[in-house]
Amino acid sequence: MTALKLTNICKSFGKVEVLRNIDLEVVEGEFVVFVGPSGCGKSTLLRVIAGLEDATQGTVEIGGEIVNQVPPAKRGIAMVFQSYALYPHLTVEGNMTLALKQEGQSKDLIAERVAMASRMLSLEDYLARRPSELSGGQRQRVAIGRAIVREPKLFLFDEPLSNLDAALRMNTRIEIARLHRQLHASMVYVTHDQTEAMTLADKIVVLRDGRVEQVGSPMELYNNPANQFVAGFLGAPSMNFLPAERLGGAAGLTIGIRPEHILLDGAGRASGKVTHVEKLGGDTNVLVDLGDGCVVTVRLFRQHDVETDSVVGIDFDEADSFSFDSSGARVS
Ligand SMILES: Nc1ncnc2c1ncn2[C@@H]1O[C@H](COP(=O)(O)OP(=O)(O)OP(=O)(O)O)[C@@H](O)[C@H]1O
Repeated sequence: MTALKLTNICKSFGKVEVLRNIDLEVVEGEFVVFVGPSGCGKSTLLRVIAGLEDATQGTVEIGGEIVNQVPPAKRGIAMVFQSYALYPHLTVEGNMTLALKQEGQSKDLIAERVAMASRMLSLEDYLARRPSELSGGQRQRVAIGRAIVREPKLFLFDEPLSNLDAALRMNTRIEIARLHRQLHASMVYVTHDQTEAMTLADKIVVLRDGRVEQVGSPMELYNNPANQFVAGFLGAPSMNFLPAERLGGAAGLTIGIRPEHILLDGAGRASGKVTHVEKLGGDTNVLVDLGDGCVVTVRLFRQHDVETDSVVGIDFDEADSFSFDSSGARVS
């Protein structure tokens, strides 16, 4: 069944068009991630789904019902924000139960849901604390718990991990993935972090300037990007782009090759000078200047003792490369 259907969603603020003709379907139980550069309209689209912004055009359907005229509280959604948005004067339990109390739910149901959510999120020992007595990660878990107890038709997450440090971000990311498996819930998640998109999503929606560039599973988008923008957006370090002429190809085309697909010390299609070496422990990133402003990043999945300023050859398998025309469209 369809959990969410967007048809021809457009949104303008005054004369500025922020969302243009967006069509999208989220099936029940699916984890869909919106990614794209800052200002591309991810949060606005999420807010339109939540009912916090009205679409200028188009329809929003949740669980088979058109909800354009339905206020946010009645849409069957629960939203988790980057800023947690907890009530500071309420305890963890108070924050988690408030919406259920306002809905007039029974004491037994409320106790059962809080027990379930706090167990899932390891919050049992913190129920009597106030948000100011919690760490950032714990506060975000409370915000997620507050969403879970409502058993919404659709969870909406707006960059929920951005305020956490790197280690906590990874732990909480894994926790969100586990919750999704346990709850079989439909989730829409906004991030500009491509690692979150790749690891959490069943389906990624890549947005640019208010339009959908491509929709697909993480590996579909990674292995088969529709255009240069998507190819460059997913993958870390990002794909290298070189004028095809530089490698003996046709003028006007751009060759795309991922850092992990370039071989160093190959007899080489090209050679260049190593300008920087990043030793990451197990892996090594090497920047090679091929001249004429072409610098490629090479990702080696091992330790490597290549030296800055040394001259190296680079090579790659043609089957691992992409080519794009001058408009950025994929040619091969
Ligand atoms: N209330 C508003 N009034 C006018 N313009 C707005 C309003 N809200 C958002 N915008 C504009 O709409 C565009 C999209 O904003 P939005 O916050 O949706 O982008 P985003 O992709 O979520 O960006 P980020 O990753 O930086 O949060 C931006 O150019 C922004 O300036």
